[in-house]
Amino acid sequence: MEDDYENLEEEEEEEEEEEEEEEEYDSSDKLPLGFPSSAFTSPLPFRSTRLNIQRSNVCSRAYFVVVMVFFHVYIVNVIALLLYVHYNNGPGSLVTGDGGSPSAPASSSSSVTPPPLRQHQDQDHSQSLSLPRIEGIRVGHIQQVSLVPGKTHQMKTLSLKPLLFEIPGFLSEEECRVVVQLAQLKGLMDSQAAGPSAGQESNPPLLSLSTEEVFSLLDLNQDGLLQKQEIFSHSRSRDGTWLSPENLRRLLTSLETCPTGMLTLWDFSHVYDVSQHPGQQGNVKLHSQFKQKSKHTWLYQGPASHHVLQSLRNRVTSLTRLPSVLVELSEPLQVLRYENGDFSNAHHDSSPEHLETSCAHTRLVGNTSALTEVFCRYLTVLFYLSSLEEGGETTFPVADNRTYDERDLVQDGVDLTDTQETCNRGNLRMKPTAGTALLWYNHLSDGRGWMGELDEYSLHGDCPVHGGVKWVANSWVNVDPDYMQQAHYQKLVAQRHQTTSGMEQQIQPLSHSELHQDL
Ligand SMILES: O=C(O)CCC(=O)C(=O)O
Ligand SMILES: [Fe+2]
Repeated sequence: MEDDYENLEEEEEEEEEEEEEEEEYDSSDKLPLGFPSSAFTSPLPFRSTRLNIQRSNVCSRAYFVVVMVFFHVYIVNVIALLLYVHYNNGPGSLVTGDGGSPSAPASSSSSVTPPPLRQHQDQDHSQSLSLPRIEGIRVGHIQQVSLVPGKTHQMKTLSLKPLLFEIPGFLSEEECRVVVQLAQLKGLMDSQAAGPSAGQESNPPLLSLSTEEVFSLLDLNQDGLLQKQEIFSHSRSRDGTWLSPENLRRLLTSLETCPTGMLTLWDFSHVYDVSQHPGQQGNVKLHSQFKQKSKHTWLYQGPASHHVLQSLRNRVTSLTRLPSVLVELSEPLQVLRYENGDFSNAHHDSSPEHLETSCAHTRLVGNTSALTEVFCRYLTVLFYLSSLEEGGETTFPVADNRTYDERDLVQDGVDLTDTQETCNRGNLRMKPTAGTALLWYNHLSDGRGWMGELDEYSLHGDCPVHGGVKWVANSWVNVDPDYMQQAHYQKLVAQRHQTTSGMEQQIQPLSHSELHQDL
């Protein structure tokens, strides 16, 4: 054993001597064979140079392998990220599903293509018809989109809540002029819900309703109880004849304190202020019943319509990357004209989904027992057809707010939905510039590729026009939040198309424009 210890000690001494020799060798600045020269070029003092040698000795091969593995993983990650960005935010020419080709001539994409529904009807909708969504990335992000052959447009993210984009030069000056002239030729009518503008006498009430009658009207399913969604379904109705903000606040506060989460007629009659009923103004100022003052008309965009209108619809398909059939079966183009002092209070273009409501565009296959028919508009593309120096901005009062609460819209006498009073307080305002388009999503995604809940942040309005005439057009894409309902509707349209295709060419397929009651 002692011998062993002695041997060990001797060996250690020898090793130390060798190391000292190495150190001397190193200090002579000559490179031993087999070591990379970089390990010896360190300007560090003697001691640290020696440490480099030891590390290189121990790690060189393993270190190299590890570095190479990390390097490859990094490269693969970068490539995957680039592919992801390309396919999700790529140019508008990347159309998924059965989307129409942007470069296709208007006439070729004008016929309604039956959607691939039959074979997928009983499957999860994520596997068949799905709704692509443009990524916003971040506010200020600019992406190139290809909408017409030989030209690219820039699309800028204006907000993430709602997902809102601006596309300058979407229409040429000439196209703006054509759309305005077509609207004039068709004739414009007063927009619904045209309320009294500031200083004007309000219309006398058509009916005076008792509290019981109001309760019964709000109680959509007639179960004798008011649920939260029943109250919300009327709170921002565009006709402005349901609940004032004050009554809405009272009802919601009462609901919160109510253990069942529902209001009985007794609860209701204690909080509902009949003096705040529209038309029963009393001494209380009505803040935000929906008011709008403008004129509008509808322009059909299908086969045999003006080529500018067809081209605009094709561009909307390319921009949104939605299946072309969805765009083709949507509402016609709505053109609006605002004169001096005209405006529109903040509103949502679409509606929340409820059991008691059904979408107007799928009414043919809809729930016949639904009491209320609502517009289901997945997204809005708004075209500015004229420029204004002052006033007439489109305002998004709560865009990119941290939180959204309906009750926060009306505070201390300030009603953010009242564009006549509070336009300059909106979070985001867009000045009308002829040719620019705005695109925003009125609904969130359901996470499975279909339309989800109403995006409350999509609240928007039109500030009063001061001088000049404002012309805009709305291109809405209608989608039923009930996937099967939308699928049935499209199947029905496709069947009609098949039965009529053997007949005279002049007979057009059934489309939403033929169903639209405003036409
Ligand atoms: O005119 C605007 O700027 C907005 C119009 C609008 O929101 C609408 O017509 O629904
Ligand atoms: Fe709107």
